[in-house]
Amino acid sequence: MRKAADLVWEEGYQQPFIRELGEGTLQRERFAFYLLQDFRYVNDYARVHALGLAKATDPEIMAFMLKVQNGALQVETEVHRSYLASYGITEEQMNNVRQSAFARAYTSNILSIAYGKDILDILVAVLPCAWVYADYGYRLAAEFADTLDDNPYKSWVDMYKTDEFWQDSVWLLEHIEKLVADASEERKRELIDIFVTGVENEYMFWASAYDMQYTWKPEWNQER
Ligand SMILES: Cc1ncc(CN)c(N)n1
Repeated sequence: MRKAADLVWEEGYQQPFIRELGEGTLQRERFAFYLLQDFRYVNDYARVHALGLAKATDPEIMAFMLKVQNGALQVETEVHRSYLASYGITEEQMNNVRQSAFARAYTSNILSIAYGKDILDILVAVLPCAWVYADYGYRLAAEFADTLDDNPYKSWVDMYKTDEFWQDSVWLLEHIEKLVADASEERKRELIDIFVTGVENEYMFWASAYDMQYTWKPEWNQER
């Protein structure tokens, strides 16, 4: 699965948003755009886990879904709140943000999987969210270790480089591997497609935030 996504995974780490975040040179407006979209995303990400919990029969999977849901709502969004408050953005603005086309594409995709598909599809759909962030978080922390203390985005990197985020990916991988052991080749291909689409969506989420892009063409970008 990881191999199938390798090209976009590596390009994702090299894209301007991530490079400048690591260097600490990313324009605040771009980061705020990203955080506002991501605040909304993380709420829906918690909803996906709630739906996963409702569909799971294995108590271990249920407990994991509950844990991630709580972490998203209570820990992850605290970093968003703290940055956005320091930029003078109110809670009301955070709750009423206009969703970008790219954020909507990603969110709609994982929500439709959560509503319509099996628990295995849901686990695969959330894997890029956990794994890409943990991987980039670790790599950024290592690559920019010498300058991170002076980087305004240090708290963001610190959150995703944690062992806990990494362990969530390990947990997902182990459980997915067990569940796919007897799957047909066709089913495996379906799951790989869900995974690679997720990694592509992660890429576009950052790329569109870097361009502060709400919609496909700038001339369509009217107030709504
Ligand atoms: C778009 C996106 N993907 C993943 C994560 C990490 N939970 C996030 N905060 N935002």
